[in-house]
Amino acid sequence: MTVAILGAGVMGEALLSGLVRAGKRVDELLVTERRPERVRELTDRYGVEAVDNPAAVKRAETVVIVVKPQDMGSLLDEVATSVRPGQLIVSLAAGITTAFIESRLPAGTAVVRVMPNTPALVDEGMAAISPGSHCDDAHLREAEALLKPTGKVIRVPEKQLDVVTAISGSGPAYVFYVVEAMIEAGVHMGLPRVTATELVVQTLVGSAKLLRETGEHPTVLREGVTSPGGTTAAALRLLEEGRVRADFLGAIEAARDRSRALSSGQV
Ligand SMILES: NC(=O)C1=CN([C@@H]2O[C@H](COP(=O)(O)OP(=O)(O)OC[C@H]3O[C@@H](n4cnc5c(N)ncnc54)[C@H](OP(=O)(O)O)[C@@H]3O)[C@@H](O)[C@H]2O)C=CC1
Ligand SMILES: O=C(O)[C@@H]1CCC=N1
Repeated sequence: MTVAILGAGVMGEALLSGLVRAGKRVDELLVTERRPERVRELTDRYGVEAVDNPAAVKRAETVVIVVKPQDMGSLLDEVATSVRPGQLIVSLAAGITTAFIESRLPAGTAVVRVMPNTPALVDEGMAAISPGSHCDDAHLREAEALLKPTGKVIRVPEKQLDVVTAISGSGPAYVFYVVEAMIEAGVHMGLPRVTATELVVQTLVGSAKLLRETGEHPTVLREGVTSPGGTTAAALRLLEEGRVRADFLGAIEAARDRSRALSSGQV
């Protein structure tokens, strides 16, 4: 069953590489890209065939669209006449609703909207999927099978997807931001950068495993680190005074609002 990935940038390549790692035959994959140098990179790296958008849609059973939300309208217009009954269209674009995609494609086209994230590159992705109005359970299972090799997949109502985008879609960037800040703090206080980086990355991996493997509430785990009158309490006090928790809420609301704005065509 041929899968076409339209727009293989950061997220499209994460999916492509995951499918290849999971043993998907390269002759059952197609990619499309705008720039010839990007096409060469992908064909050299994966041995995958690159074609134009209408050709990819004609030859594939499943079409995965991974262009930026701002490029979605023109791409759908370009491929609409190539879409045929029975095909599944999967969109990974932030903000773009299944209703918008359906309105640009032949009546009755099955569309699944996905919000993935970049840890898919190491098979630890988090993806949430929602059905369009012409999807049945088989379509959702097909989308799940496509994404499962690169991490976890959950089903959510589409009205939750803007918040999902703000939490897990953009989430890795918030985590990397905190990691950067902790490394810089270590360097500021005299640690070699390589030492600070090793300390922070292993602390992050260890804390994530602790959360996942114990299933404990994060508050309980944080209390376990916070000795009475100790170092952690001193640091957390400053974070609370700096309203960092409230800032996270505001930042994630801003991401949700941006996802909503993208759905109404704001560039
Ligand atoms: N990056 C992330 O962490 C996540 C991204 N997403 C979603 O994935 C989508 C892609 O994001 P991302 O990978 O970061 O962006 P990129 O810009 O890296 O990838 C998009 C790619 O599509 C290409 N492209 C644009 N228009 C066309 C076209 N008409 N035909 C073929 N290729 C085209 C772009 O080419 P060019 O460079 O020339 O513009 C680019 O290489 C977005 O909709 C985003 O919302 C979702 C979750 C997480
Ligand atoms: O920043 C963005 O718009 C995309 C969607 C989620 C993560 N990256």
